Amino acid sequence: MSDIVNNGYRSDNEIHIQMNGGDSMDIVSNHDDSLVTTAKIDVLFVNVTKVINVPAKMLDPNSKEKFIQRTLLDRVSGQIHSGEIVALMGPSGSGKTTLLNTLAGRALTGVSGDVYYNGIRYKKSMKRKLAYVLQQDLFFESLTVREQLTYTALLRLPNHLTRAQKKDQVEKVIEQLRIQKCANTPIMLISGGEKKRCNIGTELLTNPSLIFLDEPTSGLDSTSAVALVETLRQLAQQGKTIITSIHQPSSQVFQSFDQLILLADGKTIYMGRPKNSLSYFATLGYHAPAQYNPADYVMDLVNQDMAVREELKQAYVDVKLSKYVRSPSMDGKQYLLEEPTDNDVERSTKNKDGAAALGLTKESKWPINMFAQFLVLYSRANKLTGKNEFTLLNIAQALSLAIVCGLCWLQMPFKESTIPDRASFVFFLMTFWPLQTLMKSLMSFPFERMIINKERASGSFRLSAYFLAKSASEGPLKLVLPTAFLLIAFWMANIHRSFAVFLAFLVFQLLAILVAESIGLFIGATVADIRQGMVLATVSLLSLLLVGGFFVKNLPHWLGVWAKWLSFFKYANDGCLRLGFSGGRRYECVDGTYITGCRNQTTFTGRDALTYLKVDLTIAENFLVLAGMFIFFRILAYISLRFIKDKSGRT
Ligand SMILES: Nc1ncnc2c1ncn2[C@@H]1O[C@H](COP(=O)(O)OP(=O)(O)OP(=O)(O)O)[C@@H](O)[C@H]1O
Repeated sequence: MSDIVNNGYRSDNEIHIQMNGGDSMDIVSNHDDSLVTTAKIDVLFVNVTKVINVPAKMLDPNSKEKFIQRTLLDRVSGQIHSGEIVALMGPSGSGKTTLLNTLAGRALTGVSGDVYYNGIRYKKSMKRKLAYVLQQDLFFESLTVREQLTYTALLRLPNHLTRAQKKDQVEKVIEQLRIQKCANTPIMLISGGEKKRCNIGTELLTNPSLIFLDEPTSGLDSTSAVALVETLRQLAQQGKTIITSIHQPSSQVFQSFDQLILLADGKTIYMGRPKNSLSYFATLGYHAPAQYNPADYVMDLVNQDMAVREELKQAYVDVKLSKYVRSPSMDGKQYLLEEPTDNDVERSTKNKDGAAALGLTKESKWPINMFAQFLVLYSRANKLTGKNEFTLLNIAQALSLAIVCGLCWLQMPFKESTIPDRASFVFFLMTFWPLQTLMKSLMSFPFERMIINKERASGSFRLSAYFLAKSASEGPLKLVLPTAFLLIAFWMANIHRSFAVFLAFLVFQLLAILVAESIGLFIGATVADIRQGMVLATVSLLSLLLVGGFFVKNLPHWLGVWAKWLSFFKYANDGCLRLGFSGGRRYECVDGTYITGCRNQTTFTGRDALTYLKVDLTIAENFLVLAGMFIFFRILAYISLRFIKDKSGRT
């Protein structure tokens, strides 16, 4: 038992007892067994093939066809036992990631063949036993390592664990991956190796049994790579099954794998112990020079000319079927691991213990309920927005611009001559913040979306919980700086003497910002390419400004009669103009340039100014339309996020 207490994982015996013994089972169930036991998973895959339809023009610009079929994996078979680390190697584009995805039950379109975990075909309920460490370390980088792990633990560990237990698990993972030193450092400041550990740590929190890693050592120096593989080895020793693609391992790393699957053009060309690979290729007549890193030699071999590659592909099939034996001593088959036979499949599918070890229960689809998801995501979004919004730079920008603005429109007298300046103040206010917010949300959202997709791929939370939390938390925080801005500029410019009007002004400014943010989110969620998004945003924003009648006072009738109603700038602007000229104040006439009545009277009312400025709707109407637009674009953004697939197009 001390073992469990010390490192959080049970020994093999205890797992066995847990599966078969009555009393021990009770003992285990009193504990939080999902975190302390590692269900052992053997993976068996038979004739895994993946064919996709590629737009013909992608392969041959002159093709008359619409699509051409491309085989990314061709009858790949193998067996991986729990506690093993298996390396997938092969030239770039050989299908490593595709195989990894297929074995992990991801991107299954066009896949045929069978994959079994302990004799059971992949089911969604197995998701929580698996972890997938993506090649890219995708995080909200302003969070610290500990924050990142804590939020993930709160989201992904099941409801029945207390907050303290979840935090405990975070500390265990930090210790296990030896990232204590950088635990409180923002992720953007930690090294590549630490980032990779943090990435792996995020996936280890749920104590998965089967871990897939896509090129975990890429970008790491050899010492960090060795250290990382050492960590993987320790995980494997706990009974976890580890499958990793890898590009150019050092000799030491290469030798440390239990199994090597070498692919070329989606076909297996070697499957066996890494240490036997050179002997195998020697039986085919390819001898590695002495002192050569075997991994480099193997990769050089498959990267050689096409003829050699074709020969190696064919040789694997022939050797496997014993059709290729140069001499008894040169029989390559002895170096290959057996591919699973029908008997193996049958044995594994009939093994009830294997299925029981998977511990699949009828758990709910989500680890925690929607409200709990909302609360965690709300807290995370709050923290992120706080960190991203309240930077010294942003605060300095808001305050200095407010002062410049206040100085430019300084203490405008309530006179006829200030009507255009009052209108331009409102215009500036109602365009600057919304434009800035829209561009920011447009730029940041596609990246955020990648992180959310990654988190959701592991079944962490509902999209609706994320979206509600994001909307609820970001709204108020994003409004703090514009409020500070208005607080300074409004009074310096002498827009109105009433505090109530100031507050109403603020509401319009904030609503305009929220509408703009929603449009930014909508474009960001709809358009895959950020450059297209920028073009779309620029065109739509400038069009909305133009048709809003801010620059062209006499729009062609056929255009002006309807298009101006689309412009959210117009509603924000008109609402604020009405507020600015509200109240019973009388303004001083100057020369009647703007107010015709001023040619024969000395004062005029706010209503006269509004007539001159052609303000259409009432304050309440402008408010309602803006609020409606906010809701409309938020819903559109959600729908886009939900239904428009990320077109990164990976297999
Ligand atoms: N959606 C897709 N459309 C067209 N081709 C695709 C698509 N997805 C993957 N491929 C192709 O499938 C092949 C295998 O891709 P995969 O990512 O599995 O290779 P890999 O061995 O992991 O490569 P790398 O080492 O460069 O990451 C590549 O040639 C890739 O271009």
